Amino acid sequence: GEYYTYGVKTSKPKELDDLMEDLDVWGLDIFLMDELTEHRPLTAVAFTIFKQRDLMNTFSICPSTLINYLIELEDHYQSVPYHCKIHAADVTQSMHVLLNHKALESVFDDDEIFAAIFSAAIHDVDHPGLTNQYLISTASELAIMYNDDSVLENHHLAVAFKLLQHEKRDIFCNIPKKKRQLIRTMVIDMVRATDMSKHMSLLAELKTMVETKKVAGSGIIELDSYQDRIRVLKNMLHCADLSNPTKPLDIYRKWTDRVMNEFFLQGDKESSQGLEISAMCDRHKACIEKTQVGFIDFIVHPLWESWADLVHPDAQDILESLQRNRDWYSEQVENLQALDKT
Ligand SMILES: COc1ccc(-c2ccn(C[C@@H](O)CN3CCOCC3)n2)cc1OC1CCCC1
Repeated sequence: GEYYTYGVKTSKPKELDDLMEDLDVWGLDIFLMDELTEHRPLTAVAFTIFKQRDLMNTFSICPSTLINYLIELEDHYQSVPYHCKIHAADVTQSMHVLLNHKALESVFDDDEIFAAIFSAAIHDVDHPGLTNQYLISTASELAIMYNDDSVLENHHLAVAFKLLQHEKRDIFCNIPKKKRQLIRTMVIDMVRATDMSKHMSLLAELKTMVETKKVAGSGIIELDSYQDRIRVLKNMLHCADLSNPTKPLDIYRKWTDRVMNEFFLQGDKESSQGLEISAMCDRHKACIEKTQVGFIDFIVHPLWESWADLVHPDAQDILESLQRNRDWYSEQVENLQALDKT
């Protein structure tokens, strides 16, 4: 029929088969996924992960209902440079890989795995390419709606759950009411935790978990309360959301171009509205390489270092990739400084 094995059409079935071999590999080329799926990377990635993890059988989800929901969800990602459907597909695939860490083997149950993959898929839906701070300082409709509190994160959740309210798209329809409520609670907790204003407290919680980590003989982590389990899942999604600098350099650099593009477009808006241009949003003043080194040193590395401690030794290669990329951007800064001296 029209839909191919991965829930989407493709004119290059062989290449897509080959690419899907890397679905559980850190560094899968998600931009190639966007091309091979004719710009349905989120539907293809999420559908295939649901299939691989047998979630449609576990939760009695009919494949066409899942496809209908994923296509509608994907169509509600705006065509902004960074927070678009390719980012959602990237974070979903990254989450799928993190869930496969040896140290987390058989730690999470089906409800938690379903909630984690679903959260990644929906976590930025209908993102306008503007920051919470911008929406708040311009008294936008969204800021009024959510009283300046995690404005975007609350909006992404509301949009995602609203799309379920159609019988052809309700992937939760065969899940018992109590379980549906538990999954909804976990999804809300995880997506709200992607708000950068929560970063420092989330990292502090992760560090405490590392210090008090209980490990079975096998190296598998023991998590015996909802609070501990959701803490790990919230940090996992936050790590996946801030994983660009840990990916292969060519992929990371494409994300840097996109995020700077999105920030500069916001800066252009602020400038045309006579507002003060936000940090890192001024295309005439930003130093892209220097801000990436700062982003890694102050945000990304501290987070991934703690994550790597928690799941030691499973994330060592990810940490090494981050270090190499930090060194590359730092060299670019030195080269640019040398240029200034000529
Ligand atoms: C490749 O570079 C970046 C990649 C990602 C990010 C980045 C920042 C915050 N986030 C996470 C939010 O998007 C959280 N969202 C918000 C809206 O609600 C949902 C959850 N991601 C920043 C990056 O670079 C910085 C920006 C300029 C230099 C440093």
